[in-house]
Amino acid sequence: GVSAEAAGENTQNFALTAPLHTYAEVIDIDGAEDGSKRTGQAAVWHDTSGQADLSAALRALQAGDFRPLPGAGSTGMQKGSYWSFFVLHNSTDAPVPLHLEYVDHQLIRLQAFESPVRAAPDFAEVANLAMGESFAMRPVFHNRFVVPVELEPGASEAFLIRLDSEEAGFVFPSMRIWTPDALSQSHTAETAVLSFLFGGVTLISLFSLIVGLTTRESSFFAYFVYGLSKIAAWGTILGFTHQYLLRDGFHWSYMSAAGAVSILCGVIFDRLFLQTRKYTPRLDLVLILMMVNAAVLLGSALLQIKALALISITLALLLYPASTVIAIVRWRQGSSEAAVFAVGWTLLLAGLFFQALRDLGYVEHNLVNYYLPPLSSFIEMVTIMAAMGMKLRRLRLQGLESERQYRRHLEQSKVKLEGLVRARTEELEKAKQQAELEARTDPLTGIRNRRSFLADAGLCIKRAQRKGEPVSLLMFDIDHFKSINDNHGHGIGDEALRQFSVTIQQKIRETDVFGRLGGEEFALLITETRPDSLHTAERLRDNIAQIRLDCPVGSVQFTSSIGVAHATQDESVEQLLRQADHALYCAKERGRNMVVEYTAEPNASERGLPLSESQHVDMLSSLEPA
Ligand SMILES: Nc1nc2c(ncn2[C@@H]2O[C@H](COP(=O)(O)OP(=O)(O)OP(=O)(O)O)[C@@H](O)[C@H]2O)c(=O)[nH]1
Repeated sequence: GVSAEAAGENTQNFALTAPLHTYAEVIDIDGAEDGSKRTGQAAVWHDTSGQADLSAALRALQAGDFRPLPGAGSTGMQKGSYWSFFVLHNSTDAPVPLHLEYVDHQLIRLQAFESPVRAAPDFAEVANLAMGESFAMRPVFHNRFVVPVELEPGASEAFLIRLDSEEAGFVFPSMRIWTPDALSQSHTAETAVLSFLFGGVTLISLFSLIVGLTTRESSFFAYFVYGLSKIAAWGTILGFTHQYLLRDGFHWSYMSAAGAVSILCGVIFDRLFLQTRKYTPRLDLVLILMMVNAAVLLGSALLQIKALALISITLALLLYPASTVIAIVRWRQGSSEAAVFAVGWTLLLAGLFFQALRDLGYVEHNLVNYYLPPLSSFIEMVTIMAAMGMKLRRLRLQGLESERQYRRHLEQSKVKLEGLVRARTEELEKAKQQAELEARTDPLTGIRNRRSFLADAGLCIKRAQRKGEPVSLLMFDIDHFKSINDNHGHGIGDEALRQFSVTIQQKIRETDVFGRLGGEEFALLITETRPDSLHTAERLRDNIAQIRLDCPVGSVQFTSSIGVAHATQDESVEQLLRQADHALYCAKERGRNMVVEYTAEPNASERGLPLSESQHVDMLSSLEPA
């Protein structure tokens, strides 16, 4: 073919000084290759330019530049390409088809040249595989680069493998040796394991989405997205996206971009779940830095700046332990689910740590540490789901507790309010009673005022008239009261009014109606017969005359004139008052300190005329003081 011709051109003037097999250890092929045998690490050449072709590589081989790879299998992060040289010897007597599988998925290009072991080697290109090429171009359906070769019975074949990571990257210059069937079985098994892991993460993500939808708890939505981003990242990084989804035009930058999105989603989830902005604002800045770095990684991937992408992914890995530290701080603050989160995140870290050890050449690249990062990522997913459950439980308990507190608070407020209402009602009732009392009583003497007297006396008269009982109304007016005020002061005048009221009240029955009509004028309604009422009036007049008021100049006495009227028919209280007032006026006229009874002159009544002063005197009969 074309490549064989090109290779022939490169090697036609080339002859090695020593037999080919002396440049590398010879690997014996027995036809039962199951991937446990590996090639290539005994003779490795670093082409720092990355431009060397086959003849340059052969010159380097001749010059003794192919050396055993130091360390456990990684070249570390270096520019350029690596050339690996090895010899396979078929010790069986049958032709053996082999699949040589590059151990890692992250390689930009792999070229393989083969030559029989002889004095004048004639290397021909047997494979030229590139990450950016359509997956359909691959000779073997596998997520990693696989070179199919066939060894004739007893033949020794030399191989030069060029491993190119372009600008920079980790190269593991080693090929696993398989029979085609063994590789196919292994690939099926690997795919099954990864499907299980991805399926698990998918279920957890969906579950998280459903919980998020039912609880409206934002961290569950973030976890859903984080889970999906993990599937996308690992599917892309491990080559499955290229193998099954983006078969044409896959690019290395997709790996970095998918990783960046996953890191970004992870950090966003961390921040929401651990509530760092609220509880650890300073450590939150570290998470923000991680987010910015993930954004830079995404940007450098999209812009295909590989060097920046590598720096950024390294920084991302270095910052990863920060989440564990923050989770522990949150746990110390009392968030128990943060402890479980810390465990989950540490498991992820453990996987990434092993990956770093492998990439940096401290441990050999093998299938176990190859799958450790996605496996630890899966376990992290499960563990953090448990932490999410704890958080949900805590939120529920918090909800119940706050509801309980709210109820208690409500109950307390209710009791307080009831007490307040009761007290206020009592106050109002008292105030009302007080107001009623005040409306009914005369403030100076504490007895009925005019309005109240009229009301009560009216009722009393009606009751008596219904029962046919006698009713008399006595009207009092203190004599020369003005002069008491004038001579002894208003205070003594008031005291006289009080003493007057007290004296009358003490001498009458409870059922009698007594009130102050105004000024020094009082009225008393009693249910007594005419003679009895006149007698009572006289007794009261006498009692009043006995009152002694103490004042600075000695004791003061006063008297009262009394007008008496009797209900004969259905008189109203006003009519009786008017009649008693007439009698009182008469008592004043006649010289005061006496009781005068009103007697209606039949003619006057018949005439229906108001009583004149002269008539008035005529129809009154007086009682002399006792
Ligand atoms: N201290 C005091 N004096 C009052 C009160 N109410 C009315 N007075 C006074 O009572 C006096 C009533 O006087 P007058 O109506 O002239 O009659 P009087 O001096 O009692 O003379 P006669 O009724 O004719 O015996 C007035 O000077 C009023 O100012 C009161 O509540 N307290």
